[in-house]
Amino acid sequence: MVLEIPGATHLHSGKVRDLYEYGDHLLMVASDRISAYDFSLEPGIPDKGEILTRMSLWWFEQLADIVPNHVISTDVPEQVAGRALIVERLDMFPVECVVRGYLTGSGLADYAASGHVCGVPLPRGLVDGSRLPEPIFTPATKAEIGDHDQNITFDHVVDTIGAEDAAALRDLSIQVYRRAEEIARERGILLADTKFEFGRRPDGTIVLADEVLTPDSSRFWPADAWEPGRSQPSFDKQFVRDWLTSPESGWDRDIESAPPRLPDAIVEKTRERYLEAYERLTGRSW
Ligand SMILES: CCOC(=O)Cn1cc(-c2ncnc(N)c2C#N)cn1
Repeated sequence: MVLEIPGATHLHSGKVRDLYEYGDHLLMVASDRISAYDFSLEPGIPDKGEILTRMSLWWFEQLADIVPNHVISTDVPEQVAGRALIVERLDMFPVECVVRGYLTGSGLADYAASGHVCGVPLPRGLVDGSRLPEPIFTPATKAEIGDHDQNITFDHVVDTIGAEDAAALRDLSIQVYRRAEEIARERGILLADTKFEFGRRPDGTIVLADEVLTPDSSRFWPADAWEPGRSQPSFDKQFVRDWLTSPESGWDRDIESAPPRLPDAIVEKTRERYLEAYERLTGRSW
């Protein structure tokens, strides 16, 4: 929802976040909206925007020794207190830097069709949820509103931004993923895959931007429920998915109609999952 925020000019809205110009900087606002099956659902999940903003901030702190980030301040307008960040305006690379440690989703589909993901060959016999021998860089181009990102090869990234920057983004993405996956795994959460966005400062420094390592930019799986060979339960969205695909919701996913409003009980259980992910990862109580 585009808010009237003093000093801020709306730039761009995603499914669950909004970006504003804010003086020389940008204001990145996380809403309470939740998205599933490519729909923005109603109602929002209370505190989701704040929980994921705090989670992103915590990850930026954990990663500051290996990559600079775009966060300037949390001193944001009171209408968006706690769920927005003032960030440095960067020259963004037009590449969604996806890293996968496990095979699922569009990666699994590409693998099933070709034995490769984004041109990267994988061993035979992998199934949904298989852990990959090594994390792989599987870039994508930003899709138009409402469309899926398009998986591309590393060579396509080279053609787009040059070999040096393409290698730098790949290496940095994998390094950051490895660090985050280890931290999450120690806390019982499998970071199956994640999407980074990077920008460049005028001095050429590559900076980690956007949100990082939240359940909106990543697949979070509860480690104790991991079982390759079937789809894994989502740490945060499984209650929503199960209800939407149950007879109780009356929703038929195939006719592409908007899903019904979520019942209060599903909203509350989902809020508790976001809180649990935040507290387990950061060790901080809400
Ligand atoms: C509405 C949600 O979509 C986005 O925020 C994607 N996006 C990010 C930028 C960006 N542009 C310059 N500098 C930055 N630091 C950033 C960041 N983050 C533009 N679009």
